[in-house]
Amino acid sequence: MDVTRSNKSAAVSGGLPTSAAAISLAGVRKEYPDGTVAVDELSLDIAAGELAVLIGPSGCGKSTVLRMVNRLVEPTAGRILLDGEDVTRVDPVQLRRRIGYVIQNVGLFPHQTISANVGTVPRLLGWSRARIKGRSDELLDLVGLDPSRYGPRYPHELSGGQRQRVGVARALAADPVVLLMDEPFSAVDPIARTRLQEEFLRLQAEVRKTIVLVTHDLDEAVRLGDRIAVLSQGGRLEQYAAPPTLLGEPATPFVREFVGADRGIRRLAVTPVTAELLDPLPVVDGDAQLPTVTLGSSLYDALARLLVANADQARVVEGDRPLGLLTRHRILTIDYPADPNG
Ligand SMILES: Nc1ncnc2c1ncn2[C@@H]1O[C@H](COP(=O)(O)OP(=O)(O)OP(=O)(O)O)[C@@H](O)[C@H]1O
Repeated sequence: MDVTRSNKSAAVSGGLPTSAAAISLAGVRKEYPDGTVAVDELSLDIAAGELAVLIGPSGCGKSTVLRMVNRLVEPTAGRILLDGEDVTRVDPVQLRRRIGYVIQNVGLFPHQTISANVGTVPRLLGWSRARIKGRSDELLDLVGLDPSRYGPRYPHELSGGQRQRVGVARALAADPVVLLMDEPFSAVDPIARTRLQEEFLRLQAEVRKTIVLVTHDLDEAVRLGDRIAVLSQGGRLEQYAAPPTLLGEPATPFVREFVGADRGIRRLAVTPVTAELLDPLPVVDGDAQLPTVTLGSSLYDALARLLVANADQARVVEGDRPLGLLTRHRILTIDYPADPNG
């Protein structure tokens, strides 16, 4: 767990030209024809370039929310706006070309090469062959797959994690303004999943899309989300907040139970080492044995360092410059904002 909010917000956009749209859901409700209310009175604002996570128990309407954004499902009431434009007024086919959609197990076309899979939407948009090839190579590179090696292969010749990356590359191909991701990493084993999540954060720092990601996995939500929406049965929004707030100040008993007893550990993972937490260095900084921690890394990583080194304090540095000492005691007694639910 080495990714803190401060790393993420410091990410700079660069490389590919990119575009992103704000999403606004206002009073959205979905009642299926059999009377099931999947989503009720849901209002959420997601800023352009922000990654919002939807999380909650099975059947609480997460996938329905995603599918209403790209009009695979029509809302019964309420409005969904992309950069202020009501999605129900946009032709669904046009709309879906502006919205990337990544699902579990990806759904790559088995009889098409990886390059052809990535080029699906650009082909539909009538791009020239050369432009499609260039874009496909660029995106495969971006998701960490060598285009000359993997481009000519077929999906069954790739690992599950590699296929998942192709799914992300394909969703980004026509530079969509929004990326919808429904449990994109859940089909891969935990180690590959952690690596994919890290790569995905790097990718997002580069492309800065507006992303709505559905997951069951709270650690994934905390690690990836700028903000997390916790939904309960019937698609009711319990809380929508940045991870440290969600973990530190659960707004309802439901959220409190959902984030669980180990939220203290999770909070360490989203709290950076800052200068205020440090004790001064001794005048003679002779103890080169102490473990070193970089300013801005997570308290979780700092504690892990201390435990591995069996040390009570670490030297905190910024670049080469030593700044102070961080003690184990300070990490364990960190003063979070008051929790209204005790
Ligand atoms: N086409 C449909 N007709 C009737 N009910 C449906 C339909 N699609 C989904 N539902 C119901 O709507 C509710 C929300 O389903 P949805 O798939 O959005 O939940 P979810 O939170 O994504 O679930 P999971 O985490 O299990 O994927 C569930 O009760 C589901 O059974």
